[in-house]
Amino acid sequence: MSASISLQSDVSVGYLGPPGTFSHQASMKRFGDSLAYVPYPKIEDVIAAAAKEEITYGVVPIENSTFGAVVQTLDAFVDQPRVRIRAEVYLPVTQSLLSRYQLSAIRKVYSHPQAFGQSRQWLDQNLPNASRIEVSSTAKAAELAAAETYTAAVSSEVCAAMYHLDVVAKDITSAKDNTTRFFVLGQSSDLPTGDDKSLLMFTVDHRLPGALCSALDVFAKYKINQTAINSRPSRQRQWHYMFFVEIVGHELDDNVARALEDIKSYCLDLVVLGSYPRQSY
Ligand SMILES: O=C(O)C(=O)C[C@]1(C(=O)O)C=C[C@@H](O)C=C1
Repeated sequence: MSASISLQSDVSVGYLGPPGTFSHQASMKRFGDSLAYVPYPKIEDVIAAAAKEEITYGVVPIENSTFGAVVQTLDAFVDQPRVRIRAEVYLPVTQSLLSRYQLSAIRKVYSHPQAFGQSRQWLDQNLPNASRIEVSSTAKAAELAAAETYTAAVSSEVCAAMYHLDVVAKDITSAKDNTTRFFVLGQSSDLPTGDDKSLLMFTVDHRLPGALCSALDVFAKYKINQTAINSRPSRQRQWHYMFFVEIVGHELDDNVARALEDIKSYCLDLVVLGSYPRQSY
């Protein structure tokens, strides 16, 4: 994303709230602290707001190195095909157990499903009898844990300070290099930088044998590398899937443009969700 855009004073950035979520931290990492930040209750709301230009940018998690794809984000892309990805941000994610109580007193733990997935082993070993309750974000979990007795949250140390909780156990994440990748969304993508990636979304006609294979073969023909593939139920027809394929290259690069033309003969409803500079992690 061009620096000039992110320095405009009337720029607003939407993220999954309340304040303190990893989405909020990823937004601050990308944009600093001088912009207007707008918390939304759900990831779907951030994506809808970015598609409708209610906000300049939206920041949403797309995948975690330990627990995999963030399915709410993929599903929301199906409902908002006009939103465009402008950039990616990698954030190291350390989950901790936050509470007002000591470990032996904790009966209930709140967190986001992704955070539970990232710290499952520790919870199984150390809090096997506490009930785990999924909520919309790790910051929401901290907010709830601060208001209830014998309760904890799997959340970040940033939220311990914000919601006046103690860090009962630091870094309970199973993988030590746990990292979440986020997308910065807007209404258009930037021009090619020479080192970009693109995310495509499409269905294939599942009655045609090898339809997905033929579609993916097009990338091999144009020597285009694929970096990720995910599928989700299309929610339009039973046993019909939406595929998300990330490739190296910008949609305006010659080889990508030609591949996108060719692939149309094997795909239904092809959407380029955006092209964005490749970041290192
Ligand atoms: O709950 C948060 O703090 C979020 O920003 C959401 C989210 C996610 O959905 O992946 C983001 C990063 C972490 O992987 C855990 C949770």
